[in-house]
Amino acid sequence: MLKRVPAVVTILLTVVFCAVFYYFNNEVCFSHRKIANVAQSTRIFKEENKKYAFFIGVKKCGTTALKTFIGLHSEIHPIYPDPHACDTPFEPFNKRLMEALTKKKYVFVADNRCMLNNEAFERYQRPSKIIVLLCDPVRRAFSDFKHFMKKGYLPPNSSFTNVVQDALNFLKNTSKDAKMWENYMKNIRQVAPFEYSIVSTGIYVMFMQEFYDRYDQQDILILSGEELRNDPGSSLEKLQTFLDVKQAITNEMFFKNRQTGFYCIRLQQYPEVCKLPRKTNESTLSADKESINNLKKFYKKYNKQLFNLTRREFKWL
Ligand SMILES: Nc1ncnc2c1ncn2[C@@H]1O[C@H](COP(=O)(O)OS(=O)(=O)O)[C@@H](OP(=O)(O)O)[C@H]1O
Repeated sequence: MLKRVPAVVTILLTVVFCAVFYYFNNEVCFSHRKIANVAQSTRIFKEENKKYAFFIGVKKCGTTALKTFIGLHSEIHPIYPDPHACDTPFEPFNKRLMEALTKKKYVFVADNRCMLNNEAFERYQRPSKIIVLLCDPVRRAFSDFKHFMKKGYLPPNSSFTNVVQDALNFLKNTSKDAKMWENYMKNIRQVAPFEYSIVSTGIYVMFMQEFYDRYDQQDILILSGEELRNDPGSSLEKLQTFLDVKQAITNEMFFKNRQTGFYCIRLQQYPEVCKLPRKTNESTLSADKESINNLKKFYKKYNKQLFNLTRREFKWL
């Protein structure tokens, strides 16, 4: 038995050595590399006067349209495809950001999942500006439902009525307990069936409060999805003023596509090309009046809180 002691000690020492080696190579070395990269990006931002803006959505409020329009600006480089900055580890996103910064003065990062995970971009170089696009949460919910159906995230026989009813029951119950509510809002994907986010994403105040706590109010621009849809020239003017770039995308460049009913942009080099995806045919899906009214009632309280927080009224109620 005693003869085996040195062997056991050797094994133990080996395990400890490997654990320490692994820790230093992965954790410590990784975080040193990360600090070095953040330092490098800080230098680029300061010395070369580069900036980046983070566009956090909201999903189904017109994020694709806004990104397409501003992406045509000569001083702005949008990162395509969306980098999923708030879902991916630090390194890949930071690398893409650094590459993008060498191209133009301003980098535009869009990721509407950050709305649900607002702590995530604290990991990166702090964005100079944050852009939020909000829209009527009831219309947004129906648009999101259609999106879930199109992608096959819900069984084919699902109805808006049932999804809304289940989500509202869950949300109303959960909101009775402050801790459970906070937990749900922080872990929307894990805590309940993901389709409940069709309704909960519209509780904008829950997400916006976090941004207002972390960022200077003057660095946050809130745009309206309704304005973007009906008068994109005005939204783009506000955005370019906020980003402090020249007014290159102007009202005269927009035209309504007769087929889709949506605005597109007319460029000198492509006179009649619409830059946006075509509207898909989802006319078989409908939203019943009762669900619409229930959603309106549910959002009323949260919309008021949002208007107080942002000191801005939207005509959604
Ligand atoms: N110019 C223009 N062209 C096309 N679509 C426009 C435009 N302006 C606003 N919208 C509205 O954008 C809605 C889709 O929103 P998103 O792009 O945020 O959706 S997504 O999150 O990328 O899936 C889309 O909603 P649905 O019509 O329900 O699909 C439109 O209402």
